[in-house]
Amino acid sequence: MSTIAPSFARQALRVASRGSSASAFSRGASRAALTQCINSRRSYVSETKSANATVNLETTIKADQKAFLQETGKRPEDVKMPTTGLDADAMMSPTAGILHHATVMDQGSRPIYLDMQATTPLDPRVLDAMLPYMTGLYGNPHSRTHAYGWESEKAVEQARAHLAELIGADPKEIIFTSGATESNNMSIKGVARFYGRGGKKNHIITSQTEHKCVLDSCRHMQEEGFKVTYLPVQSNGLIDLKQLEEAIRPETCLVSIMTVNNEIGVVQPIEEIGRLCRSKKIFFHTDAAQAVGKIPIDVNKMNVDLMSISGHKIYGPKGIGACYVRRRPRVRLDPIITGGGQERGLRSGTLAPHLAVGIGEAARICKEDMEYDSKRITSLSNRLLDGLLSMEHTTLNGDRERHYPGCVNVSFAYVEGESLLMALKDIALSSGSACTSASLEPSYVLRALGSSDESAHSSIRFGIGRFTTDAEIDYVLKAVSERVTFLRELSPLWELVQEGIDLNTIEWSQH
Ligand SMILES: Cc1ncc(COP(=O)(O)O)c(C=O)c1O
Ligand code: FES
Repeated sequence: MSTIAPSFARQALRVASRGSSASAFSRGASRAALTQCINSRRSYVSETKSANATVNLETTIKADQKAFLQETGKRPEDVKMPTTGLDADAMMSPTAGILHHATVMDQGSRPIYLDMQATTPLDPRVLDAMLPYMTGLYGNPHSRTHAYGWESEKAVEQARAHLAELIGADPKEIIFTSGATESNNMSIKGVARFYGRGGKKNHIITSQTEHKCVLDSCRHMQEEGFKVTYLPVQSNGLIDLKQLEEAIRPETCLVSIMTVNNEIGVVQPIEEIGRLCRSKKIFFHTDAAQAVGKIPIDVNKMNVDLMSISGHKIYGPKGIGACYVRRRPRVRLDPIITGGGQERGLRSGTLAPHLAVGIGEAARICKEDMEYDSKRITSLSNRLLDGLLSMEHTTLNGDRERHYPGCVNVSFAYVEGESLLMALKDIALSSGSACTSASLEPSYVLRALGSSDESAHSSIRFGIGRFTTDAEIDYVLKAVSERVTFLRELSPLWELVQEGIDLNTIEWSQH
């Protein structure tokens, strides 16, 4: 019979290190909230209560509750806590049904998940909010003639308000889309086509380290006759504001610079860019897929006119995102998808209420938990980074200060990144963006920072998130250090370095 770690709720969400040595779980704010989620499923659980269970959940929750309050300094009345006497085995049984749908507990042992930039796990609280809209509340939110429509519409509007609140916008300025890719396409092509008519405002400025969907949207506009400036970045990954100012022309209609880079986590000076664009009366779009919900964002303070948001990067569902489109001063767009005129005519098509509710709830939780999550992620990140950098010949890619801590990109000299990924099969990692992870090309982002091919090839991105634990970081540090050492020992280059030979002085024979 199994007993259960105190942080059962976090464990319930675990998609990672089952069966590995990283199976102790740290305490965290999310756990308390997750227990709420579990509480809400109590009636479901009671049907599946296991006869064998020994651990009383009440005791477990109380211990968790106490630790949570101590850690956060919150008062008990500020936090809703479950008070059930359900047993733990019933809670955790993968087959009995409890939390079955919120977890992958029956999938066997899986790698530790440290690829949070590619996607994040769905927060069980989000799933709870979504479920009714996939079952009984199935109305079309655009149906105006009956209650089915109204109830869906109400939920969609509440979700819109949550998103707006997270970024300091008005709900009317939030347009639901299928994800950040669509929001980026919609913003860049939409503004360019609307204002570029007649060829007067036919210039766009972006940067070389943008996500592929921004770069590709710009390329597309080049084919339609637009001119595009792809600003270089400095070796720390940040754009140079002076260069941006110099790149502005009378024909410039749009500047598109991302907030947080998905490969190296650097945070661009959005407020300064916004101020500059506003002073020149140029629209400013930012791809904030990796920033919203993780760092404080205020579209008004930052003078952002358009912003792309993605659901699955903030512990919400995949297949939904949003685009913030400023109303004052008004930004006009040529819509990409036309039809029924939904979403202020900017994005036709029936909304998916369950997805909208999902991204809305995810946004609400992000706002509520941001301070706590950010503290935890920063401390995990510092520990990881200090540990990695204490190994010889490792370097951080990107700026350490202007940096979102949940994204740690490190180069391990004399180790081939792909080999290291293979050697670290028990950890889900990536050497860069998910959409290019199949190619063995060195990252264009790292190349833009001036990294050599070798250095770019030897880099790994560690993505830390809301549910990452201390034990996982310990495990990862140990595993990385062991396997980097192992791979270096196989490398003839490493042998030369150990002998004190400067590799730059070697003349390699050409083939
Ligand atoms: C910076 C950035 N922009 C855009 C996207 C695309 O987002 P979505 O998957 O929602 O289309 C991603 C996701 O990989 C991203 O990291
Ligand atoms: S779509 Fe996410 S990294 Fe490319």
